[in-house]
Amino acid sequence: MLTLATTTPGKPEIFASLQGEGASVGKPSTFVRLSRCNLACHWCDTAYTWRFSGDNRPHTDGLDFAREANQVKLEEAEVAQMVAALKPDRLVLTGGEPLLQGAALARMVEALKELRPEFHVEIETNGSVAPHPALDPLIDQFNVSPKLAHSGNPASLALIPERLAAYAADPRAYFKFVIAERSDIEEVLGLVAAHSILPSRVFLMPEGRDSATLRARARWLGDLCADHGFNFTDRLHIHLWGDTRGT
Ligand SMILES: C[S@@+](CC[C@H](N)C(=O)[O-])C[C@H]1O[C@@H](n2cnc3c(N)ncnc32)[C@H](O)[C@@H]1O
Ligand SMILES: Nc1nc2[nH]cc(C(=O)O)c2c(=O)[nH]1
Ligand code: SF4
Ligand SMILES: [Mg+2]
Repeated sequence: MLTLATTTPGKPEIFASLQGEGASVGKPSTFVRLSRCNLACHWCDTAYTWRFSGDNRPHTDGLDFAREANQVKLEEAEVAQMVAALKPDRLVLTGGEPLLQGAALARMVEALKELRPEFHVEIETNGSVAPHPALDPLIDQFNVSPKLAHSGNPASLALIPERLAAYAADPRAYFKFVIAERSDIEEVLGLVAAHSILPSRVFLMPEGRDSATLRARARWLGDLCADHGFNFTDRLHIHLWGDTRGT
């Protein structure tokens, strides 16, 4: 069974959209959003996947989501059929932290490839969880977003050296750092140097859940990317559809 996030109670968050971030931006993709996360970024734009009533992890917006209304359990084969029925031939696994359910995801992707062997499979991960051995070979692209200090997570939980080094050595992996202040670049430069991450595999992305915030940060973040030889990524879906579940 997979535990998925929901767009509305009982409706799994499985949707066709455009990849809004990173190396595949603009490509038609089907998203499967899983529930639960091992971290607690205070600016997380999908807190409904992990911040349930009674969850005592730190947050500032006072929102508490009912677990029942925001999660639904489905068989892997059923999820695979729902993905195969949509138009795109690219899958983006996300969440929450999807690698928390690696074994079940492997079963789902295997079922999907039986139905549509042509699928390209990406996974959005916070970089702190090891891919399950059954899932790893089924992933074509890792979009790894390690959480910097401004996320509010302790580095001991968010930045696991052997995981970052493994992704740095994996040609399928891209890094995508969320940037809130100009000074965050120092932390990125430290991680890039410490783990021999290639600048060409690094994307910097503005923190923001609305166009105005993203545009304001993009103005100076673009300069930082050019200065340091990093890629810039915007958040296309936010500009197109706002901060809306299922887009
Ligand atoms: C919701 S997370 C799910 C996957 C995984 N937990 C992770 O963090 O990579 C998907 C992507 O959205 C980014 N994200 C979440 N909230 C954001 C915000 N307020 N501003 C910019 N990026 C955000 C994360 O950094 C990550 O790259
Ligand atoms: N359109 C769209 N693109 C995305 N890329 C990464 C996303 C995520 O939440 O992991 C995401 C998302 O939520 N929507
Ligand atoms: S790791 Fe990803 S899903 Fe988890 S709190 Fe941070 S942004 Fe949200
Ligand atoms: Mg998102």
